[in-house]
Formats: sequence, structure tokens, C-alpha cells
Amino acid sequence: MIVTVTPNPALDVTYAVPALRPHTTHRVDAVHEQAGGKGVNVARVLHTLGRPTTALLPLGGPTGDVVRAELDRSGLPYLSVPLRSRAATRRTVTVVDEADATVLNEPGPELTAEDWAAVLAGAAGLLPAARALVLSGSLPRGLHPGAYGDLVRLAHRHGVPVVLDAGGAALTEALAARPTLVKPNAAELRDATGIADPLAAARVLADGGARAVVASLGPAGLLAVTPGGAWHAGLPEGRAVRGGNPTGAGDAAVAALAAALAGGSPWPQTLAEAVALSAAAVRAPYAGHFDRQAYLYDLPLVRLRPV
Ligand SMILES: O=P(O)(O)OC[C@@]1(O)O[C@H](CO)[C@@H](O)[C@@H]1O
Repeated sequence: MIVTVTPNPALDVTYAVPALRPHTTHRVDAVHEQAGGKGVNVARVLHTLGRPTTALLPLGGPTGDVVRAELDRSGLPYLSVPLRSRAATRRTVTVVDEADATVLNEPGPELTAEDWAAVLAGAAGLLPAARALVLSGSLPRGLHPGAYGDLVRLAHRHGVPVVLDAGGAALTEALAARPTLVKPNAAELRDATGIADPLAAARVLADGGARAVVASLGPAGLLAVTPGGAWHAGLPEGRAVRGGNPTGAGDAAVAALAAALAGGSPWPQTLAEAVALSAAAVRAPYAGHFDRQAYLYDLPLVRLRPV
């Protein structure tokens, strides 16, 4: 089983409009609501792939109830930790138009030390049956920036590899605990290191404590610095997806990386899976979903180049 932890989950709302124009009124063509937050999206992709998974997430208030109800309907295995304050789980809004997606993320409720202890206890209960642990998304207010480090150390005690997908202090503070793999995007990589060149920045994160760094570079693919070598992996120009809904593409890549860590796949195959799944997610209308046919079509097309 792969356990995902989403400390700051959300009710993900996706609006479709023909063209987003700031400072004007829009009539929304279609509204979609589902349980979200990065770790929930990762678990949803794994579940669709038929990989055993459990999403661990704190939930509170009326929005938390809506998230819980959607998870029940979708059949995604989860363990929710009720927030003692009953503060409401946040909403995250993605506006998709013909060109791209625009994301508005609420900060979410504050977690108390007791809430976080309950999340750690939930993780400790799941880890004995876990083959990988995924830690994804922003940390909620009230938590110390080293909170992910607590979970990394807990996973190490159970001999479980950890994938961390976060930015800012949540990423840099967790490095000391030596996560197995970190997956920053290009902006997070630059922010964490102050270095513009992604390869040089990834090497700095690896030197800083991450055993492997896989940076997602949008349509340009993935850049990996691992103990087994460093590669760029991407689709040929004709198959690289532009437009669509890129929200959740990184989560699909994390799902592939976690599945590979859990199964012990070699790096080249792992990176090909991550590129193809990530591109297939851009072709799906909502985060946490992917176009299965595109995934299977693209998988053998992924090009790997040592860097
Ligand atoms: O605020 P965070 O936790 O960094 O990101 C939250 C979020 O924008 O990321 C997902 C896409 O990756 C969305 O489903 C989700 O709501």
C-alpha cells in the first residue's frame, strides 16, 4: 500500500470558462467539485491505476463534510482525522480556459499541536503496511515548517521510502530528515536554492539531504538527479502537451514515482512512467485524473537523456 498524507487538503473546485479575463465578470460553463489537495490527487491516480493506497488527511467543518462525502462516493480509501477546532477545510479554485489554468488557493484552517499529533498517530498506524509514503502540498497554518521532517523520520523508523512534494520552508526544513525523493517544480527548485539552472539547483538539493531529486519542468518534462545517475526525461515535441489543465500534473508524476519506489523499478522506467502519466493528467479535465489511452500511447515515446 502507498500512503499519502495531505496536511492541508481542499475541496477542489474547477470552473471552465472560454477565456479568463481579469477584472471582468465570467459566466461559468461548468463547475466540478471533488476532494483535493496534492496527496489526495496522488492517491486518486494510484487508485485508478489499481495500486493499493490510502489517503490520510485532516478534515473539519462543512467543507470537510463535503470532502468526506465525495471520498466515500468515489471509493478512494482514506483515513480522515477530524479537526478538534471544527475549523473548515479550505477550498481551492482552478479556472480552466482554452489557454491554461489559473489557481486560487485558500490558506485553510489552522492546525493545533493535538491535530498534528493525531495525523502522526494516523500515519504511524498505516506505516506498518506501507511500501511508500507520499507527503504532498502546503503545510497548514499553525504547523512548524519542519512538520514534514517528523513524518520522514517516522517513515524511516518503519523502513518506508518517502516522496516529498512541497515548496518553501516545508521542503528545505525536511531535507535534514533525508527524504528518499523530493519533487519540486521549477519555481520551487529556484526558490529553495536561489539558483536559476534546474540541474545545478537539483544537485544542491541532493547535496542538502534528498537522496533523489526529480524536478517537474512542465511541458519540458522531468529532470532527475539520483544515486543511479542524472537524466532529462520528456516527450518528443509533437506529444508535449500545452494548454489543457496542468493542475495535478505534478501529482500524477508523484504517483508514478511513489509506485516505482514501492515496487523497486529502475530509474529510467520510473521516469518514463512519471512523464507519461503527468502528460496524461494534463489531458484530463480535473486534477487527480488522467487520460489512460494517452498514458499508454506516450509511455514508449518518452525520451531519456543522461545529463
Ligand atoms: O496549496 P497546495 O497544497 O500547495 O496545493 C493545493 C492544490 O492547488 O494542489 C493541487 C494540484 O496539485 C490541487 O488539487 C490543490 O487544491
